[in-house]
Amino acid sequence: MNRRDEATRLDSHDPLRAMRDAFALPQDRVYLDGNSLGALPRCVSERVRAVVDQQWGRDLITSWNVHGWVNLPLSVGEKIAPLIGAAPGQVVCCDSISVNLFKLLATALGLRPSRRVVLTCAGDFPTDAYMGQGLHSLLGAERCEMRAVGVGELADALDETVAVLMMTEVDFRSGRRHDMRELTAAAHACGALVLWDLAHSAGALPVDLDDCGVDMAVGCGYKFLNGGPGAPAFLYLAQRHHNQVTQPLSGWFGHAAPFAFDPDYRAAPGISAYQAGTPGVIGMQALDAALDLFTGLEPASLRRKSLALTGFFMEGVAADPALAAMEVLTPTEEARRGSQVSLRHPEAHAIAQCLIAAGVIVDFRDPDIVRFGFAPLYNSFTDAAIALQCLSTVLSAGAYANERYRQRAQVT
Ligand SMILES: Cc1ncc(COP(=O)(O)O)c(C=O)c1O
Ligand SMILES: Nc1ccccc1C(=O)C[C@H](N)C(=O)O
Repeated sequence: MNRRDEATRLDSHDPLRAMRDAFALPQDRVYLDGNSLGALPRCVSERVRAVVDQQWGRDLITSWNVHGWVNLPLSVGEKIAPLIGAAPGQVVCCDSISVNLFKLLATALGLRPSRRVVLTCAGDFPTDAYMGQGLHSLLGAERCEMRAVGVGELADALDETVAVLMMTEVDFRSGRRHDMRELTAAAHACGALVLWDLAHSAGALPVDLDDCGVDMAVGCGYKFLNGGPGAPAFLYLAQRHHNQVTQPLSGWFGHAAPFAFDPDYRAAPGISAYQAGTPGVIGMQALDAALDLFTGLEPASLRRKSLALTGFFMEGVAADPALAAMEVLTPTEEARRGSQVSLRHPEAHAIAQCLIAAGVIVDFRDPDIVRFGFAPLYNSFTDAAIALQCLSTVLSAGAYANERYRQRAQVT
């Protein structure tokens, strides 16, 4: 059976097949970039229209109460919680990953006052380390020291100076997945806390924060949760760490009584204290609607589909002699990979541009990686087969060598 036929067969047996119709995907493209920006769910367009026209337009400021706007950070947080294995009361939806990291890193240093090191994994998405560097400038080297080491050196680097280990579960470049349970236990064994970045996990694979004993986590709403460009992020803090230190972005939405307009800050109890200012209601409503698509779905079923898609794609790459020059960076071992496949080639940028021009939307990561993101809710095996075919044509024809594929856009 050829790969396209095999894909058709797999699609017909896919238990999540109907979910694709919930998205407004363009007919003439294959979209494999849901690991950067999730596709548009139809229910989000409807919700945003209703929020703008009816809630904002007609009910105006009464909507904060009447339509529950004021509670959105907590109610949307509770909708995200089951997707990341968090019991109620520990997740709030607000701000961006970057801002939330600042709050949590400061909390971690506050919870471990005799330690100052934030240990990170070299090569992780840079904003995580950048936020730590900002905290270091603010607090000084005696209270905050950033230390980045390679994956293989993490175990040795965990010592009694480490306040918190900050790790991304799925690496944005390679798609490699770390062992959350094992690394969390290793950090705890040396008395450190652990903070996981779930940007490439939430909505694509099951996460068991409570069960793994994780202390803190962050993630974004715009990738596999499909909340739209710049959707609000989320933040998890385990119950046992609540009400112990005041997070530094102590805005009025995290105040115990925001509408008392007290001159002094008094933190709200629990996770609510991790809010800062007024939530972006339209974006929050878009994410809230997008999350409804996960209702009733087993996270394990998403994982099965995601692994089947990435596995199918990787087998196709390995079987095609025209793709021999592309190095597969993503681990073949299922437990070790997330929901993307990354291929390395010296001409990766031009290859990605060529694929995009042909209607297969992928992205490029500097200097030499093409990423193929597979979103289990809407990508099909046929998408994977078309991408393989297109990639094969691009490589065998050398079409990417054309000058017009060399121009770099501002956002890649
Ligand atoms: C692992 C990871 N962390 C953080 C971010 C970005 O965070 P923010 O929401 O602050 O833009 C991304 C992607 O943009 C990411 O892949
Ligand atoms: N937030 C963005 C804004 C613009 C363009 C890309 C992003 C991404 O999210 C990139 C993604 N984090 C990545 O894994 O590369």
